[in-house]
Amino acid sequence: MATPAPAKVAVIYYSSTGTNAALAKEIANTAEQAGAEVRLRRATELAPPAAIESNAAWAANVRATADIPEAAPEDVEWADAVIFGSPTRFGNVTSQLKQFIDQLGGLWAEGKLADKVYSGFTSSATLHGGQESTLLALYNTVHHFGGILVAPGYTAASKFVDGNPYGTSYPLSLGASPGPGALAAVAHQARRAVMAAARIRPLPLTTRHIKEPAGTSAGHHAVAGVPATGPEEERYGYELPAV
Ligand SMILES: Cc1cc2nc3c(=O)[nH]c(=O)nc-3n(C[C@H](O)[C@H](O)[C@H](O)COP(=O)(O)O)c2cc1C
Repeated sequence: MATPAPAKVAVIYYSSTGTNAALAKEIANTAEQAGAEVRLRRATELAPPAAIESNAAWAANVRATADIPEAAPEDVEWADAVIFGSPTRFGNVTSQLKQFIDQLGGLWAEGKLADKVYSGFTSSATLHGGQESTLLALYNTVHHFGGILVAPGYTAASKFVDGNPYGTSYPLSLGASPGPGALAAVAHQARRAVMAAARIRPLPLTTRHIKEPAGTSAGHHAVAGVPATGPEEERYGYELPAV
């Protein structure tokens, strides 16, 4: 039997002061050790260089991670599993990561974001500072993608240490850098995403263009102002095998 191709994992994160960068690197290293092909990518900075330079920690992180390529939509298209990371800001995903995600509309319209594994991680200043709301806000988007959400749950001992079944989260109140507990939790999340991607990939879930009867999406077209394409409307959808 031919050896299956390795699962492709994209780790796409934003980090101002290095916490999420450290978590992202641990995920990337662990996924690689688990046999995956990995792309570690950072979301583009939106602030002007002067603002970054005026914050020593931010400037140091930008310099330390300058060799990590910026994320591009193609990285998501390429991946079987996408693991997103973002600091918690006001209980939500950072605008920097969201700016990247909002560039994925074209791939979404083609059905190319569906059927991939997605998972997320975050950090915050305080223990109850909104990590779970950040991850749940991130996961709203995964539902729109038609993605397969693989949260860690309490599937390893490390999850009873970081205590967050929604994804790995690290509160800076525990110390400036993620310690062994957070690194173990994030490594478990990486292995779980690789395992899920490897299992899901062979399933015949690939989206294809199919013809649907006229009027099937009339409501959608009316709302979106998109003209119907003819008597049959060509949209992405599934040709599921008989079970
Ligand atoms: C604008 C802003 C909003 C923030 N909002 C929160 C928050 O709601 N809860 C919290 O605990 N920390 C909050 N923080 C702290 C960040 O979560 C913390 O600095 C971040 O996790 C560090 O991640 P990084 O080192 O990867 O940039 C906020 C920070 C900024 C700059």
